Parts: sequence; structure tokens; C-alpha cells
Amino acid sequence: MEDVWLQAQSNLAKVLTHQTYTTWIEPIRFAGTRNNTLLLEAPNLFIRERVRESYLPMILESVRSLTDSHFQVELQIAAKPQEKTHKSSRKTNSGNELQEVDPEKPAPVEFSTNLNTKYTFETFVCGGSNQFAHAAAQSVANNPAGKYNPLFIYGGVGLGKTHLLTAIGNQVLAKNRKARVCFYTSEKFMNELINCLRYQKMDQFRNKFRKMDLLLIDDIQFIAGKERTQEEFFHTFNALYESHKQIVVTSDKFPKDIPGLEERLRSRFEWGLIADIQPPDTETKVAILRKKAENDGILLPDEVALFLASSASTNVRELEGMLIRLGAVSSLTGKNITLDMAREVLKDIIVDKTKEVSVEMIQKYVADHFNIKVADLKSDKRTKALVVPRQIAIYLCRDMTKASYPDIGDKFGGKDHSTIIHSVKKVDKLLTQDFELKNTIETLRKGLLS
Ligand SMILES: Nc1ncnc2c1ncn2[C@@H]1O[C@H](COP(=O)(O)OP(=O)(O)OP(=O)(O)O)[C@@H](O)[C@H]1O
Repeated sequence: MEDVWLQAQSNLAKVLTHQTYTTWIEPIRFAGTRNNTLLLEAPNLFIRERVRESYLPMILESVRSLTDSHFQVELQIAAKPQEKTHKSSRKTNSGNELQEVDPEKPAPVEFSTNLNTKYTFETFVCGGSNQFAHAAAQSVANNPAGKYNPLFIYGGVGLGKTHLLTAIGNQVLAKNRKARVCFYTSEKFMNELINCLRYQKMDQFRNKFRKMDLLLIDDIQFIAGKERTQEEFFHTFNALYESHKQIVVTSDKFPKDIPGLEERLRSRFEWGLIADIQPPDTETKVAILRKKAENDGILLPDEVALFLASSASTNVRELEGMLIRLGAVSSLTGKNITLDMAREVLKDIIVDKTKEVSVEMIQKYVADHFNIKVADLKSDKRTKALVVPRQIAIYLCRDMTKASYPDIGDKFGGKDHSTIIHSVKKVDKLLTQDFELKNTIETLRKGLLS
């Protein structure tokens, strides 16, 4: 259940502002479960009251979306001061964020690695889509400031960039506990810079970063357009590079595709190695799910892993979210995960492509949808109220079943196959212009598959 809370936090991080998230949601810790209630802990009364007032409904919704609608959430005050956690499924690797975003307090300029220890090379599944980035990251971790400096890792949302970036840091530290490794999101770098500028602590800021052996910056694209941050990062980069220290950055785009990124930074990012991560194929998705299930002690049958992997999503974070949801339902109900359970729990997310749909099912479903009789669908009546549903039904039969044109014609009151071809072509053409029709067809298709 702790994973449910971490996933809920991760979901909230996507919808709240960075400041709101780090101030109010990030400090809330998982404290256990009681019956159908998730117990959470706030570090103090002030945070608990504020979260209760403003964020509890959101928290509840987020937790319920991952478990079931009867789940409750109780927010307590921590009995003893909380320890900083390393465990997070989102980017909460920034130990000092809570203090830094407090506008009344100067930024504490101190060194803290605070890497997420779950993100290692051992827990990263290597497949065709991420092989290159994985090899580059390992090479850098084993030989920092060697051939590939800087290393620039780019790829789409949730494909493992942060995981690889953190794995480099963890590996360097595993080899040398004294290595000065610094993991920052570019947003945190910027916040700290702003704070230091405000409280005239720029010397401390510069000393801190320029002392590092390994600088890991996540989501560098966010500094684009921020002049002062880019300038400061540029000097940090040069200082580290010149003293043969390793720099690794991640981004959602290739350097030259980041709008607002200064030319001098762009060219520096291209000095070293640029490695991309592509969306995983089905086999890699299955392997990632298996590994995650194994690490989290979730019994995941192969057919369920395949079912999850066959979903359209290539975002690994989303796949993990589905697995966490299944794990939570399984532990709450005491039932093993099965394909039927997965279909039921994830029915709003995954369209089951394996379900067989027949011409008769489509006729009945479309007739019900338009409130007409199946006999009218099959008839030759030409009123508009019947012609459109009939063409849609024929189109769906051709699209969703293996029936041939003559088969479909037979089942629609013995129509000629050329009439069926005409209907299918007509709908195909209309679909490119008529969004309402497109929506209707998508709704019917989803309904038939659920
Ligand atoms: N190949 C992989 N093997 C194991 N876990 C993976 C893999 N790829 C991604 N993950 C997991 O998927 C989740 C999302 O990955 P991560 O946060 O690293 O993505 P990202 O590319 O940095 O996303 P964003 O674009 O949001 O910054 C993490 O929990 C990570 O551990």
C-alpha cells in the first residue's frame, strides 16, 4: 500500500504546481492501513490542517483511482519527526525543497545527495528501445569524465530518463562513498539560484556546484528561456568540465529542438554523447512489469503482464501505475491477480483487443444505442434516422469482425455486397470531416469491447 501512496503523490505532482506539491503533499508519509483506510502522516499540525482543508478531497480521489471507490484516507500527525525518505516513484529526490520554496527563509546551501536508491542499473530493464542510453549511462558511471562528457539523455515522458540518471549517481557512490554527487531537477537548480540571488549567497551557490564530482540535472529543458539560470548553469558547466568532472543531463527533446535554449549551451550539450530512449516494445514492457512485480512482491501471471503490455501506453510510469493498482486491489480483497480481475479493474484504461465481437452483437448494440429495432437496421427503409445507424453498424462489422462484404450483406437482410462496400466507404470518408460521427463510432467501439 505504500506504493499506492507514492503513486498517488506522483499523480498529484502532475496536477499541482511544483511549489504546492513540495510544500503540502511531498511531506505526507504513508503510515499504514486500517481496514479500508489508508493512514497518512503529516509532519506537524500546521501541515495537517492545511492539507485537510485544501487537499484532502484531491488526495482521496487520487487514492481511490488507484484502489477502489470505498477507500478512505485518514491524516494523522507524525508521532516522531519524520526521516527523509529515499523511496519515491516521482522526482522527489530533492531533499531541501521544502525549505527552499519558503519565500521567508534563505536557501540552505548545503550538500545532500538524496538519490532515490530504487533507481539502479539492477532495477532497470534493458531492451531494444533503451539499449543505447543504458550502455552510455553505464559507461559514464564506470568511467566518469571519460569519453562521454557531457552525457545528454533524451526521450519521451516516463521512459526511464530519471531512472538512468539516478542509476549513474548510485553506481558512482557505490564505488566511492566519498564522491560528491549532486542530483538536481533543473527547476530545483533554478529555485535555489533565485533564493541565493535574493539572499546574496551566490558565492555559496557557486562553490557548492563547482565542487561536485558528478552533476546530474534532470529535465534540463525547463531552463530554456530562463536567462539568469542558463547563464549560471553555463558557468557551472564550464567550471566542472574544465576540472574534468562528469555532467549528465536529461531532457524530453534533442538539444536543437529545445526552444529558448541558448546556443552556447546547446553546443556544449553536443560536445559529448547524446543518447535517446525510445518507447518500449511489448516484450520490454512485459519484462519491466515482471521485474517491478517481483521487486514489489506482486504475483503477476504472464497473461496479465501481456494484457497490461498490450495497452496502448508506452509510458512506463503509467504501466507501473496499472500494476500498483492491481497489487492494491489484490491485497485489499485477498484475491490473486487474474486476467478477469485485470480486465475489470482496468476497464476504463485498457481496451481489450482480444475480445471477439460478432455481427449480431454489433447490430444489437448499435440498435440499442440509437433506440431503433435490429429489424429496422436490416431493412431497406431509407429514412435518415435509419440510414446513418445502418451505415455505422455496417462499418463497425467490417472493422471489428472478420466477416466479408457478402457475409455482412447477408446478415443485413440480404443486401448486395456493393451496397455494403458503399456504406463502408461513405463512413470512411465522413470520418475525416465529421468529428461527431468519429466520437460516436469510438464510443460504440469501446462499448462493444468492454
Ligand atoms: N527500462 C526500465 N526498467 C525499469 N523501470 C523503468 C524502465 N523505464 C522506466 N522505468 C520506470 O518507469 C517510471 C518512470 O521512469 P522515469 O521517471 O525515469 O521516466 P522519465 O523519462 O524521467 O519521465 P519524465 O518524462 O516524466 O521525466 C520509473 O518508476 C522507472 O523506474
